[in-house]
Amino acid sequence: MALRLGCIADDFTGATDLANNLVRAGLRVVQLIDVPQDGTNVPRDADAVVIALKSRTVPAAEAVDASLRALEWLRSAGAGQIYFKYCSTFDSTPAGNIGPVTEALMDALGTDFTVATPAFPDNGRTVFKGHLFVGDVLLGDSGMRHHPLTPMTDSNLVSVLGAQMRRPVGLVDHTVVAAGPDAIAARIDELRKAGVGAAIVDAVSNEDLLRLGAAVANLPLVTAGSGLAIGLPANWGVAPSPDAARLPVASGHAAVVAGSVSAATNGQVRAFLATGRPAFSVDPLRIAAGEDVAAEALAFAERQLPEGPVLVYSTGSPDAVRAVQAELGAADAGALVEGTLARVAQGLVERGVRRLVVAGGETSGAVVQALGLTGLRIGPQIDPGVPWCAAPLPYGAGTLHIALKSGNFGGPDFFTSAFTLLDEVAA
Ligand SMILES: Nc1ncnc2c1ncn2[C@@H]1O[C@H](COP(=O)(O)OP(=O)(O)OP(=O)(O)O)[C@@H](O)[C@H]1O
Ligand SMILES: O=C(O)[C@@H](O)C(=O)CO
Repeated sequence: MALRLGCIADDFTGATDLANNLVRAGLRVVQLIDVPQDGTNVPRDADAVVIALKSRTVPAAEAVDASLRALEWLRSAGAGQIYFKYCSTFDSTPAGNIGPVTEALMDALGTDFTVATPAFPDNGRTVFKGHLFVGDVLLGDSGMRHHPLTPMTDSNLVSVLGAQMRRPVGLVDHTVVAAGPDAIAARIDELRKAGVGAAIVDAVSNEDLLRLGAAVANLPLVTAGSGLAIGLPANWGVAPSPDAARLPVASGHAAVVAGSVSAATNGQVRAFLATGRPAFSVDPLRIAAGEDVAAEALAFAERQLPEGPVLVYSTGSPDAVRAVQAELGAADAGALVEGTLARVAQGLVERGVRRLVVAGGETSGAVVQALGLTGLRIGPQIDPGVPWCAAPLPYGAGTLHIALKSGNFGGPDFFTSAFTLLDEVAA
């Protein structure tokens, strides 16, 4: 089969989230870290390639440039349709990067229309009348209003995306989506004729996403969270398959590195601490004061690793994070913590960790780059949106099993249940 789908994800956890949904829907997926060097060949049997970028919070011009390079590579690999994946909580600022990247991809593809929906009902993200809900509350009332890099305070996605795009933004609302693919296609035609460039699409259930998937079969570009992925494979006659998620058996020490400060990660850290397992807290102010916090964390972990999973975390409450940001600035605090946690992850792998959970999209980007991983094989799902993956380590250091957990994904006991699942699938 030719390469059906070429995907550009704006962060690393989002990329594995998308790849996970595509794999579960039956596609054979290759996930690449960053735009590959010239000469990298896509395996002949891949149906989809997901390129993971770290472009969500960089300046818009850099995000556009990286996305266009990814697009060029995917098109030269023969991709039929392009999928731009962003966060299910639409993480962005008025300066971007969802709007500018969408428009740059539209221009490069020569298309005048695309859809936008972050809906991911399996994880409680639904869009109704253009408004995004996170669980039972509107986006602007959710924990996302405290996000350290992309605080989201407006739940109306038509206005959020409208502020980021030159082209007008419209809406395909739930009454149209409920009426099925033909009605959605007719509404798209209507919006297109009215000069609308992108439409937010309501979706409150997986059935809505399946209907939308059928309606966008002929669009050169779709933009979405990972949810829409479940609606596309049927366009190529592909059905869900349980076979796609096998990984080699895992071995080696287990660890968790958490740099997410999201509400779910805060709960997962608390649950891990409550088990009495070993955990090391990384204090950004001590890093800023020049203390070698990474070395301390590694010395602590080295002693504890033989006993089971060790957690190294910078996770803190919104108040604690605000205090750090007031002192260091949000971007500098983020970069300092990401750099330290990336060094910690490297050191953990050098000390025999081969099963690693990383929490946080930016954090995952920093860790995966520091470890020199170039591609991930997608394995079994731990919780919606988070699969175990396997990656060859550079210099023949064996296979690393790694799970990249989006900040707000996963159940409260994720930091222990992830390892239990790996044991179960090996048994
Ligand atoms: N204690 C802290 N104080 C200030 N900033 C922090 C602290 N801990 C982590 N950070 C920074 O906050 C940012 C968290 O972003 P990250 O993407 O890793 O997590 P997230 O936003 O919860 O996850 P996702 O993007 O998957 O939803 C990172 O840049 C991280 O370095
Ligand atoms: O869509 C999501 O919520 C996640 O895949 C993600 O991108 C968080 O970083």
